Amino acid sequence: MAEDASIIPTHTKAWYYSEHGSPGDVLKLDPNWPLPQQLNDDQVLIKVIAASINPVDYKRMHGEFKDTDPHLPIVPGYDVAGIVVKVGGEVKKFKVGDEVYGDINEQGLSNLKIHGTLSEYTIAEERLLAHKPSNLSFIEAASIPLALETANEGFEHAHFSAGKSILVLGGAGGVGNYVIQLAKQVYKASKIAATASTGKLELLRELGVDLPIDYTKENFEDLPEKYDLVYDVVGQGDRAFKAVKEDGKVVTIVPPGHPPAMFFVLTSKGSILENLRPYFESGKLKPILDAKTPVPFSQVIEAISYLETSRATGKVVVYPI
Ligand SMILES: NC(=O)C1=CN([C@@H]2O[C@H](COP(=O)(O)OP(=O)(O)OC[C@H]3O[C@@H](n4cnc5c(N)ncnc54)[C@H](OP(=O)(O)O)[C@@H]3O)[C@@H](O)[C@H]2O)C=CC1
Ligand SMILES: CC[C@H]1OC(C)=C(O)C1=O
Repeated sequence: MAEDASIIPTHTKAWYYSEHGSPGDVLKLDPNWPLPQQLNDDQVLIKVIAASINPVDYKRMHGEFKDTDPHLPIVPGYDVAGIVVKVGGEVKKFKVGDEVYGDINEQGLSNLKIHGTLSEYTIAEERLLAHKPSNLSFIEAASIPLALETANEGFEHAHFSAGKSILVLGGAGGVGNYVIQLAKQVYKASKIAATASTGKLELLRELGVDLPIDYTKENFEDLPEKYDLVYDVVGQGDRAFKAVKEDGKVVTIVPPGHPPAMFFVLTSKGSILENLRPYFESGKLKPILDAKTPVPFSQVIEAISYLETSRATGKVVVYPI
C-alpha cells in the first residue's frame, strides 16, 4: 500500500489535447482534470512547481508520433520540478516533502504517460527522478532533465573520450547548449566548434566553444577543420559527414537520421541527474533559460507556439503552475 500523508485531490488543473493539430487549435485547459488516484509501488506523486516544454511536445501534438502515442486525450509535458506529496509502497529514495526533478517518460517515444507535467500534479517512477540541487530554483531544475539527459546520452553512444574534438550542429538550443557544456566540463573535449546564428555566437563562446560558426554566413562543411565527433541536434546529419574525420563519428537526435550517423531517442534516468549534480552545484554546468522564461501556466499555448519557431535560446519553462 502507498504511504499517504496528505489529502490528494481527485481532480487537478491540466492542459490537454484530444485531437492532433497546432497548440492554438487543440490545446485546452481543464480546471477539473481527473488525477490518477493509484500509484504503482515504485511511483511518486509530485506537486508540480515548474515544468519545461520540449519540441517533442509540439511534435506529438501535431501527430508526428501518433503510431506510438497512447490514446488521446493526453496531458503533454515531460520535464518536472516539484515536491513529493505521496509515495508508492516500494519507494526508497524519496519521502513526502522532498524536492525532486526529472523527465517522467522513461523512453522518449514509447510507453508514454497519458498524464504529463503540464498539470498541477504528475506521477513518475522514482528511477526517473533525482533530488533537486539546493542551489537551483525549481524553474532552473525543471529546465534540465530531458535536454541534459539527451545531450549526455549522445556522448555515450559515440564512446567519446577526453582530448577528442567535437562540432555541435545547433549549439544554442535546449539540447545543444548542454552538448557544449558537457563537452567542455565533463568530457574534456580538446576543441569545441558549434553553429548558431549571428546573435547567439557570444553565448556559444561563454559556454566554452572555441570556434563559433555563424551558419547564416558560412557552411560548416566548407571549413577546413574536421572533427572526431559531429553531434547534430538540428537535422543536418547528411551534411555532417563532410565535417567528420575519417575515423570519426556522427550522432544525431533528429529523425530519421542518416546512417551511418547514430540516431537515438533518449532514455530518462534519474541517475544521470544525480551523477551530474556536483557539476550543477559547483556552477560548472548551468541551466540556460530563454528570455521568455518563466511563462505562466495560463500562457502554455503561447510558450509551445514560441518553441515551435525553433528560435528558443536554452529552455522555456512554465511557472508558476
Ligand atoms: N532523439 C531524441 O531523444 C531527442 C530529440 N530532440 C530533437 O532535437 C531537436 C533539438 O531539440 P531542442 O534543442 O530542444 O530544440 P530547441 O527548440 O531548443 O532548438 C532551438 C535552437 O536551435 C537552433 N537552430 C535552429 N536551426 C538551426 C540551424 N540550422 N543551425 C544551427 N542552429 C539552429 C536555434 O538557434 P538559431 O536561432 O541561432 O538558429 C535555437 O537556439 C528537436 O528536433 C527535438 O525534437 C530533442 C530531445 C531528444
Ligand atoms: C523525446 C522525444 C525525441 O525523440 C525524437 C525523435 C524527437 O524529435 C524528440 O524530441
